[in-house]
Amino acid sequence: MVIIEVNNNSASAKIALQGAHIFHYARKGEKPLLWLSDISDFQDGKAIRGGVPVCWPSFGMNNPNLPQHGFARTALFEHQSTKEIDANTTEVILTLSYSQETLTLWPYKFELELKVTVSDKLTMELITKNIDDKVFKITQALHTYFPVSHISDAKIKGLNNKPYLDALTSEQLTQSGDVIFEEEVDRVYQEVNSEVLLVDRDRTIHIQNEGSSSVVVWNPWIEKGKRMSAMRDDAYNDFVCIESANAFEDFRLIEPGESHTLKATIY
Ligand SMILES: O=P(O)(O)OC[C@H]1O[C@H](O)[C@H](O)[C@@H](O)[C@@H]1O
Repeated sequence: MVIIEVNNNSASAKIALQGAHIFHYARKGEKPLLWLSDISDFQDGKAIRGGVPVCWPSFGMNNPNLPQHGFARTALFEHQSTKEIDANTTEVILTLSYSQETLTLWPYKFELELKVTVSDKLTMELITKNIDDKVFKITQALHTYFPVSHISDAKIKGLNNKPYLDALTSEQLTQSGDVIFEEEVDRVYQEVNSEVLLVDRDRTIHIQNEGSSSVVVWNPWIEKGKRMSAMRDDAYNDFVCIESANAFEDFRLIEPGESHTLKATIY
């Protein structure tokens, strides 16, 4: 698998061309900000378990005609450029264009770009351009896996009073207080227009999204954790996914010639 490595004065990162998949990011002298399964496959055609899978042009099974989370996370992107903005900042641009294969799965001409900026923050901009002559609909996510010291120590702040879809029961509910983890959690928070914080025992991670009002919070817990591919049975203790999304009712319609940017900044 082809991997791009970034190393500057403020941070390091590793990005696989397959899926434009960032699977490592750490500020100098600090623990990684992304979780990666220690038994993840780095095999062509299989999504890496951890880091930031790019779910596109469908989140989950939002488009039932596509594979779960769409096709981008296992597609081979092209490396357009790596630019040293300054000694602390590196910008990497990866792109994916329509092909005969994608047109068979999803009949639209598109250009997809992931712009990754590695500095004391990790910034990801997922830009969808419609180069077809008909409108298309996307749902998507930057499906970030964050490491936690232990799942029982993790708290998510910034979602209090937000409506959410409980994907396990299909109920529409309202969050009360911080999100904590005592069972399987698979929720699509809506109307999220401000920062979300992952508060752990010894650090707080900030997640800021633009072009998105949905945030997916997921931890598979014990039973689903055992069924997940490419992770250990007890790995659910070690991570939480907080996904910067355009999911379900937060889908985007993109007109011919138009584009949409989903941006997530984490630090
Ligand atoms: O196993 P994957 O296809 O990578 O999906 C992993 C998870 O992604 C999202 O968070 C969904 O909300 C979950 O329902 C799903 O289990």
